[in-house]
Amino acid sequence: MELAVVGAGYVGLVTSVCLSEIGHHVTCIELDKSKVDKLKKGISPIYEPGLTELMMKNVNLGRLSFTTNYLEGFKNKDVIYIAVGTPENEDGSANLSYVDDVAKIIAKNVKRDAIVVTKSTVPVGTNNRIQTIINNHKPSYISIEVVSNPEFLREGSAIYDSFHGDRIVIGANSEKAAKLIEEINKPFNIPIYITGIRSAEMIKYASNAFLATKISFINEIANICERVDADVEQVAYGMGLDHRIGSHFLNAGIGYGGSCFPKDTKALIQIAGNVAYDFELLQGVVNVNKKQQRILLDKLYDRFGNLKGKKIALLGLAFKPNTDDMREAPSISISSELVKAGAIVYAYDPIAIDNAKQILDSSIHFVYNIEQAIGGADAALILTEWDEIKNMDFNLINTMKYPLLIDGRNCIKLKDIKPYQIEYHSIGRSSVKNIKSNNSEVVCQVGESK
Ligand SMILES: NC(=O)C1=CN([C@@H]2O[C@H](COP(=O)(O)OP(=O)(O)OC[C@H]3O[C@@H](n4cnc5c(N)ncnc54)[C@H](O)[C@@H]3O)[C@@H](O)[C@H]2O)C=CC1
Ligand SMILES: O=C(O)[C@H]1O[C@H](OP(=O)(O)OP(=O)(O)OC[C@H]2O[C@@H](n3ccc(=O)[nH]c3=O)[C@H](O)[C@@H]2O)[C@H](O)[C@@H](O)[C@@H]1O
Repeated sequence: MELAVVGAGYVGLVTSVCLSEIGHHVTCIELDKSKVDKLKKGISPIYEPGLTELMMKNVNLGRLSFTTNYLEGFKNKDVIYIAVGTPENEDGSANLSYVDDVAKIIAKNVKRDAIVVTKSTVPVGTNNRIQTIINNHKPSYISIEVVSNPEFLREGSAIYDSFHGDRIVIGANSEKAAKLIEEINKPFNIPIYITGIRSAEMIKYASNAFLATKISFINEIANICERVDADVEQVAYGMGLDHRIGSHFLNAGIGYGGSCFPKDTKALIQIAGNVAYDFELLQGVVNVNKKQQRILLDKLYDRFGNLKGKKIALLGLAFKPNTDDMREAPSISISSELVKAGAIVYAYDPIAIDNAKQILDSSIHFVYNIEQAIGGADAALILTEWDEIKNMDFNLINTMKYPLLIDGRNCIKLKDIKPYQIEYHSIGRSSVKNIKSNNSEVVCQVGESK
């Protein structure tokens, strides 16, 4: 089928590439000329494993192209996807200005009947609003129907998720429109669930809110585990054996970040508030997450009292591994607090370093390997569990001024760290203190560990 996708961000670009991979002809339209220039040269503006290769394959097969021109992009298209951002307003609600703009642009530039599919995450009622905007601006002889098709991919595994997702949700007002979108998606071979438009919009927010709830829940359990000498990994594993609970999204750490959980949880609280419903549980999830992002700082203050002049190494800056995305990454609040406290901050990330430089404090020393980050440091904090970081050579710890490693992602196994001269803390697990004192005695304390 002939498809257009508006927006070449994490969702728009991945959607364009994957829809072309299953045989459709896709034109991806992006406002930002510098992104389109890169894409035309075969360079992806985002880091996403496997994306560039699949993109180039489909460009070379003549199934995928990029433009900044709407008239060209919409020409002869049966379906137009909206994949622009819906960032957070100051009050936590979703900013719909980009979506509204695209609705008007579609109405003014289409030359034939089409289906408009909303991939962007939008509050309940927004697809109706898009339909109204389009109806008010399109020529009367053209017919356009809006369909909701929320996206569930994760950054860092977006291509894999697009081909192995658990479900595709299609919310439509007419059976004809629903069937057309179902037809487009059939080659993905993923279960398709057709619903009403409002339910589809709600499924997206409820899913993200539920996953965020699991994370805040296990983080609180981890905090209690630390106090009662239990091990959160063992607890999460034991909980996850119950299929009603499930083992996913029970990794304790420094809280969720990213472009979606933080904004979508707050937007759902607003959606509830708009109908005079106080979503107390979700507000708790948001509050716990905010507190959890501070937990490594609390551990540092407990250890040093004062951080002035201490050299602190940050290992990993992106909000999760395998992405260059820094949006709402815990590293933002943690580094800012460290700088305020007078610490000398060294930061390393294998991929997100350039994006990090744009947004983190300019006094931070950005370095290009783990060695440079931790050499001479008073403490090192693991903020993102990149493979390179969790598999680091622990002998490097010897180059630190004091061998204090605080793992905010529980990504190092306690048994692997035990043989080293180190003081190691993590989240909801026992600490390892294995430091040679001056008279060469080894102090080794390991609690209930695996
Ligand atoms: N990032 C993710 O992993 C996921 C995001 N979503 C949702 O998908 C939507 C998009 O998110 P991202 O891709 O992360 O955003 P993004 O910010 O990475 O990309 C949005 C792109 O749209 C472009 N754009 C804005 N207005 C435009 C216009 N009028 N014409 C053409 N292009 C325009 C921007 O320049 C930008 O490149 C959001 O609603 C988000 O909540 C849903 C699932 C996963
Ligand atoms: O709407 C969205 O944008 C997307 O949001 C999340 O995807 P994403 O934010 O890319 O990444 P996740 O793997 O979900 O991780 C989000 C955050 O939670 C944290 N997390 C995740 C899992 C866990 O057990 N513990 C935990 O702290 C991660 O470190 C990360 O900071 C959802 O998983 C996707 O289904 C959804 O499409």
